[in-house]
Amino acid sequence: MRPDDARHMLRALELGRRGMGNTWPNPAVGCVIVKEGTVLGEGWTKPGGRPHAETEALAEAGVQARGATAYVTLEPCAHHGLTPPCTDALIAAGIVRVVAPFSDMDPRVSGRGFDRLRTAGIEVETGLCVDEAEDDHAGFFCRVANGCPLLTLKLATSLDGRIATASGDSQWITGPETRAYVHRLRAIHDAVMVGAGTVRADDPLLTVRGFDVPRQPVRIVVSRRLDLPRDGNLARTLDQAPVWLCHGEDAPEETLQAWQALGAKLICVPLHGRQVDIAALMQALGAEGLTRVFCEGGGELAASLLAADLVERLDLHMGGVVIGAEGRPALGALGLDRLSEAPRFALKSVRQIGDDVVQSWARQRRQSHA
Ligand SMILES: NC(=O)C1=CN([C@@H]2O[C@H](COP(=O)(O)OP(=O)(O)OC[C@H]3O[C@@H](n4cnc5c(N)ncnc54)[C@H](OP(=O)(O)O)[C@@H]3O)[C@@H](O)[C@H]2O)C=CC1
Ligand SMILES: Nc1c(N[C@@H]2O[C@H](COP(=O)(O)O)[C@@H](O)[C@H]2O)[nH]c(=O)[nH]c1=O
Ligand SMILES: [Zn+2]
Repeated sequence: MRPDDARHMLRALELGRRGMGNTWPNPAVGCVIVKEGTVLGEGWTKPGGRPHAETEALAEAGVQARGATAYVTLEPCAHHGLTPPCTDALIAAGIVRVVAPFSDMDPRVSGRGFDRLRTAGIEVETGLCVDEAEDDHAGFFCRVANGCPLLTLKLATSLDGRIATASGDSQWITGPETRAYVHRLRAIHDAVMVGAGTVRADDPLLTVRGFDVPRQPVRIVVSRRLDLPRDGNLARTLDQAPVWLCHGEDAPEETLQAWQALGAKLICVPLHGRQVDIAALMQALGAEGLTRVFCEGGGELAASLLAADLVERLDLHMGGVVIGAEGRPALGALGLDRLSEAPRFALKSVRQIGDDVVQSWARQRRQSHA
């Protein structure tokens, strides 16, 4: 490694994050082209996953790229997808050194990109900023390795762990600053998902508002028989952002046709007991290409996801209000018997936003509590 390598890779990671939430089914990659300490080109994956970061950065660098180093946040692609391989573009541009954190998990690329570069006489260095890059690519890697998107569950709770009053009133538990932050979180996810109970109670919009985004996240609703208002906010705004309805095999044909006519996408999922099978649903979302899903409740859907061990990240936004035992608990039943079976999370960050406390937790997969 060279003295400035970490700085340039951190910049490439920063650029890559610009694509987060809008490059699916592809990863959000960043690239910086540097020669003799001068940055010649910068690029990141564009909405829809193309063009790739490397070709964007090379285009900006132009002929100056000959003899330069390329910092890329993921192994450059070696396959002919809808665009020619980035390895070929790097070779043709005369790049002499490629620095990347690690190889791609995509079997079409894994190791082949680096091999191709080395065969062309390019120096390849890996191992830089591995933790940061793993975090950024976690959604893409989850889809490639497990077939389903990475799921972040966010809940806005009272100080006593309730998400609504007994009558279902929940607007608002957290303050305006935290809710504005939620729109930032929506924007870096491919999709926002809620249960049917939330749609029936809140009539939510689930769009990103307050700033421009290259594309709105998909809005997903889970409902066995699509017993949802067809004159509510979701149906009314189908021209602004897609709506995907995940329903059971027994949803009435007339209801399916009505939603289809409105422009919603229908995803039929097998049943598990009386509900939509949540693991099958996540696999179906992975098959559609989603890499990062942001679930905003409610408590019943949240419990299903946790019980099926599908929650990788948990965001708790706590407002300074108490609701009491008659309020709705943050989660429905998990069916746990012993504490040793309970999903555990490790605290990643805690901070104050406005008058609220925002905690981010990550699923702990190794049991460390004896
Ligand atoms: N403070 C907060 O952060 C939030 C608060 N809320 C509040 O929570 C309440 C709604 O929560 P809740 O009633 O728990 O509803 P949910 O939003 O969790 O939706 C549950 C419904 O989803 C459908 N469903 C289908 N398959 C599944 C499955 N596998 N697992 C779970 N649900 C499935 C069912 O409806 P169907 O019969 O149609 O299949 C079920 O009744 C409202 O009062 C709302 O205001 C909601 C979101 C966030
Ligand atoms: N009550 C509550 C939240 N509720 C979530 O936000 C949804 C409404 O989104 P929208 O219609 O787009 O504004 C609602 O249906 C539920 O999923 N979120 C929060 O950050 N804080 C809160 O106090
Ligand atoms: Zn590429």
